[in-house]
Amino acid sequence: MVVAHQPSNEQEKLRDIELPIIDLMAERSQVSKLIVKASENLGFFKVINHGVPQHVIKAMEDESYGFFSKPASQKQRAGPANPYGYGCKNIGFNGDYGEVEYLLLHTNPLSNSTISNDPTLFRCAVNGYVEAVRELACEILELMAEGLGVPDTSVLSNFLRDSHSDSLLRLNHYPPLQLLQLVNNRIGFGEHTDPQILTILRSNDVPGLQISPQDGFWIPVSPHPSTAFCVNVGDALQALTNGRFLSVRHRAMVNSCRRRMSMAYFGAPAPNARIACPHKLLSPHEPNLYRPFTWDEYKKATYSRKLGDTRLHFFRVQSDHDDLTE
Ligand SMILES: C=C1C[C@]23C[C@@]1(O)CC[C@H]2[C@@]12CC[C@H](O)[C@@](C)(C(=O)O1)[C@H]2[C@@H]3C(=O)O
Ligand SMILES: O=C(O)CCC(=O)C(=O)O
Ligand SMILES: [Fe+2]
Repeated sequence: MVVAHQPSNEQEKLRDIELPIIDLMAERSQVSKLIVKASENLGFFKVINHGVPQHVIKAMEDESYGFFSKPASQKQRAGPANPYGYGCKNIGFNGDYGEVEYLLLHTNPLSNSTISNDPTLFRCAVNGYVEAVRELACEILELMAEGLGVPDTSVLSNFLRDSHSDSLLRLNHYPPLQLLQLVNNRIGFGEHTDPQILTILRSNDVPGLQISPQDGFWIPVSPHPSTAFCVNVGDALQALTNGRFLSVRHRAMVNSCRRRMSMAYFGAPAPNARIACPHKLLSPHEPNLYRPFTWDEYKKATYSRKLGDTRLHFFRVQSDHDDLTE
C-alpha cells in the first residue's frame, strides 16, 4: 500500500518548500503578481527567461574560476577586502568567519583590485555581466512597483540606475572540505540578510544555499534549473515597501566534495539616496514602520555590526506596542 507522505511537524513542512520559478516571458500582469506574492511570502524566488545572455554568464564564470584557481599568494595580491578586494575566511571587520574565499567588487566604477592574466578580459567580463544583471534587477523592480500599484513604476529601479549607485558584485568560492572538517564546520557564509535593495544570485550546480523564513528553520535552495537566477529582497527593499516584502535570512553551507561558486550582484542606492516608503503604500492603518534614512546611514550601521545581526530593527519607528513588548 502506498501511503501519501504527511509532514509530521512544521520543520518537515518547511523542508518541502520549493522557491517559485517565475517565467519573465509570461504575461506581464501575471508575472508582476507572482513576483509580489513571492516577495511577500519568502522574499526569495527564481527567474527564468530573464534575458541575460548565456555567453555573458559564461564569460563571468570563466573569469571567476580562473581567479580562484590561482595560487593563494597571487590571490592575496588582490586583498585584503577592505572593503573591496580578495578575502579568505574573514568576512567583514567584526570577527565573522566562514569556509569561503571571495572577491568583492564595487561596480561603479569597477574597483581595480583584481588580478588576472588578462585584466582587459576580466574587466570586459565583469562590465558585461554587471550591465546585464543590473538591467534584470531593474526590470524586476519595475514589475514589483507595477504589482504594488505604485504610480511611478520606476521609483525602485531608479535607485540602481543612478550613476552613483553603490551596487556590488561578489564572487564566492567554497572549496571542497575533507570529511573531518565538514563535521566541525559546514558554514561557508554565515546567516545574514542582504542590506541592499535586491540581490541577483547565480551559482554553479553545487547546492549550499539555505533560507530561513522562520527562526530555527532552514530550507535548502536547489541550484536548479541551471538557467535560473535566484532573486532576493534586501533590507532596503523591506523598508521601501514598509515591511510588505521580506528580507529573509540565508546562509551558504559547504556540503559537498565539489567546489561551489556563486556570483551575487547587490543592487544598491547611491550613498545620499533617501530610503522612504512611497505614500501609496501607507495608510492610517499601515503607518510607517521605519523612519526615513539614507543608504549611507544604513550602510554604516550595517558594516559596524556582525554578519548575523538584525540591522533594520534599529530603524523602526517606536510604537506603543514596542514599548510594551521590548
Ligand atoms: C560582517 C559583515 C560583512 C558584510 C558587512 C557586515 O558588517 C554585515 C553585512 C555583510 C554583508 C552581507 C551581504 C553582502 O555579502 C555584503 C557585501 C554586504 O553588503 O553586507 C556583506 C558585507 C561584507 O562582506 O563586507
Ligand atoms: O553563496 C551563496 O549562495 C550565498 C552568498 C550570499 O548570501 C552573499 O554573498 O551575500
Ligand atoms: Fe547574502
